[in-house]
Amino acid sequence: MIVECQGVHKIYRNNRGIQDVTFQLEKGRIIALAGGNGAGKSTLIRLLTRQEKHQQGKIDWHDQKSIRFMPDDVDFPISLTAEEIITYLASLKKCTKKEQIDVLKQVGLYEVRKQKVASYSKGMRQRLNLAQSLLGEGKLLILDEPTNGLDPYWIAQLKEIMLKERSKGNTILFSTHMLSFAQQLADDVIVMHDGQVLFEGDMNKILADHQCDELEQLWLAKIGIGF
Ligand SMILES: Nc1ncnc2c1ncn2[C@@H]1O[C@H](COP(=O)(O)OP(=O)(O)OP(=O)(O)O)[C@@H](O)[C@H]1O
Repeated sequence: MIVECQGVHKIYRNNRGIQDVTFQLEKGRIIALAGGNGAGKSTLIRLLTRQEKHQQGKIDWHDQKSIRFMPDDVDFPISLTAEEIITYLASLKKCTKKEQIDVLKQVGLYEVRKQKVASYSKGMRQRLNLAQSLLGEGKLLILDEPTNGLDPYWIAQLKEIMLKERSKGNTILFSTHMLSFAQQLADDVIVMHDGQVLFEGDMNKILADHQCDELEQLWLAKIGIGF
C-alpha cells in the first residue's frame, strides 16, 4: 500500500468540500478518481499533493512520498519554448537529456519543441503539462483531469502512457468525469459524489457485485438518476 486516507475532511468556508473520505491506494495499480462536477476530486488531489491541509482524519503515507503530478491547468510562460520549459524542469528533477527527449517524444512535441508555447493549441499545452509530469523518479503519478483538451488519438496515447507507467511498477491515480474512460483503464476506482466517497475498490469486483456492465450506469443509479 502507498497511502491510506481515513475519515479525511476538508470543508471550505462556504461549507463545501470533502468529508469522511476513506480509501487506500495500492502499489502498481491504475486508480481512477471518478465523479461528476463538484464531486471533490480536485480537492482530494490538492490534499494528496500537499497543496492544502485536511482538517480532520488521517493521510498516512506507507511507502513512496515522492509524487509526480500533472495539475488540471498550468499557465506555462508563453514566451518560452517547450524545450526550454522541459530543460528547466528537468534540471530541478535532475533528469538526463535523454529523459527530456523521451518525454517530449512520448507526448508528440519533440518535432515542435523549439516553438514558443504561445503558438501551441490547448491540446499541445495539455500534452506539455503531461510531459513535465512524466519527468523524474516519483513512483506515484497523480494526473488531474488528464484527458482535458485531448482528442481521441491523444486520449488513446495517454492510456498507453499510463499502462507503460504501470508496467514499470509505478502507481497512477487519475481524476476524470469520463466514467467509460475510467472503466476501460483503471484497476481500481474511487467514485466521489457531493464531497463523499460513493463507492470504491477493485473495478471488476464492484461491477460484478452490482451485476452491472457499465460504471456510468452504476454511478447514475447510485446518485439517484438511474434507470
Ligand atoms: N477553494 C475553494 N473554496 C470554496 N469551495 C471550494 C474550493 N474548492 C472546491 N470547493 C468546493 O468543494 C466541492 C468540491 O470541488 P472540487 O473542485 O474538488 O470538485 P471536482 O470533483 O474536482 O469538480 P470538477 O469535475 O467540476 O472539477 C465543490 O462544491 C466546490 O465548490
